[in-house]
Amino acid sequence: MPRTPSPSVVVVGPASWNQLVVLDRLPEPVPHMQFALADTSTLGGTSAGKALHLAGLDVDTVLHALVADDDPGDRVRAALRAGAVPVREHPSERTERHLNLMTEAGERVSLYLATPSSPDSGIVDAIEDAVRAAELAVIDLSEVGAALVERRLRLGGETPIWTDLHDYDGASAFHEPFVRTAEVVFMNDDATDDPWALMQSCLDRGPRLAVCTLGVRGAIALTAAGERASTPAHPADVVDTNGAGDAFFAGFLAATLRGASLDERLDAGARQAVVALESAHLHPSVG
Ligand SMILES: Nc1ncnc2c1ncn2[C@@H]1O[C@H](COP(=O)(O)OP(=O)(O)OP(=O)(O)O)[C@@H](O)[C@H]1O
Ligand SMILES: O=C(O)C[C@@H](O)[C@H](O)C(=O)CO
Repeated sequence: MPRTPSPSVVVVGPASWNQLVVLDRLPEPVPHMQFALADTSTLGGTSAGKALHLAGLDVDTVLHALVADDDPGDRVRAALRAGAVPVREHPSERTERHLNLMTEAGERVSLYLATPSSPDSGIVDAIEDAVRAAELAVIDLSEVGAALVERRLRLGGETPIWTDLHDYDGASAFHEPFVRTAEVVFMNDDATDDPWALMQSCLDRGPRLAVCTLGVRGAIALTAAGERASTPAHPADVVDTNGAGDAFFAGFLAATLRGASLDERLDAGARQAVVALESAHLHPSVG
């Protein structure tokens, strides 16, 4: 039976090559040595994670990312190909690389070893055109994402924008244009004791829906009309927590495109998070 085409989604932001080192505890900031429990190299980057899960859910998705013509770039390309993610690459002098110090409980220190070169205006123009042509755009925190949301604030535009503020503290200047541009904002509760207040402070600046993931405690959502909803986490045999937030985002977005209710969308997010949690990679298709 022919599949109904899903709306076209553009995802803009980081795709990186990451080295993950698993430790029994995060290192104290004093000179010492520690033995690693495990280490591995794999595809990283929050936009790569979202695009992999959206593609896995049959959402018509194109990832726009800055990837260099270097060895990490080749690895990123190969991993995205394995995940069947359509990619529009934009040139960079370096491919993004992170060193992730992890514990088995999912704590993470992320050291940025390389970041992409600054996108020139031609790159921003090309991605802006793609955003305008899409039915929905996910713009992740990144230099190119910041250029896009600043243009959007100045020039306007119709395509609904979703963004992921990660461990937003409610005040960072870098996040501000993302909050003000987005229709839907995601975040986690790493930097707040009051996620409802954090979500409300975002909604006060424009979005119509805020979602906050709470790790093993599940996730909550608040609409601009004041509706509250929540979901527990689904049971998971956790292998690696990287990318759980991206998977949740993709599950929630795919359910939104199907016209699901808010409770169903939260449940779909929690269900999709398990796919990332039970994989050593952002998505099982990569490994
Ligand atoms: N240990 C766990 N067991 C079951 N589900 C979990 C666990 N950790 C996370 N989840 C699920 O994944 C979702 C997202 O997790 P979390 O809030 O940690 O995202 P995040 O901090 O954005 O993650 P990341 O940055 O690693 O992608 C949660 O809402 C929950 O549904
Ligand atoms: O912040 C990091 O270094 C980890 C990310 O690259 C990770 O792969 C990710 O963002 C997935 O959500």
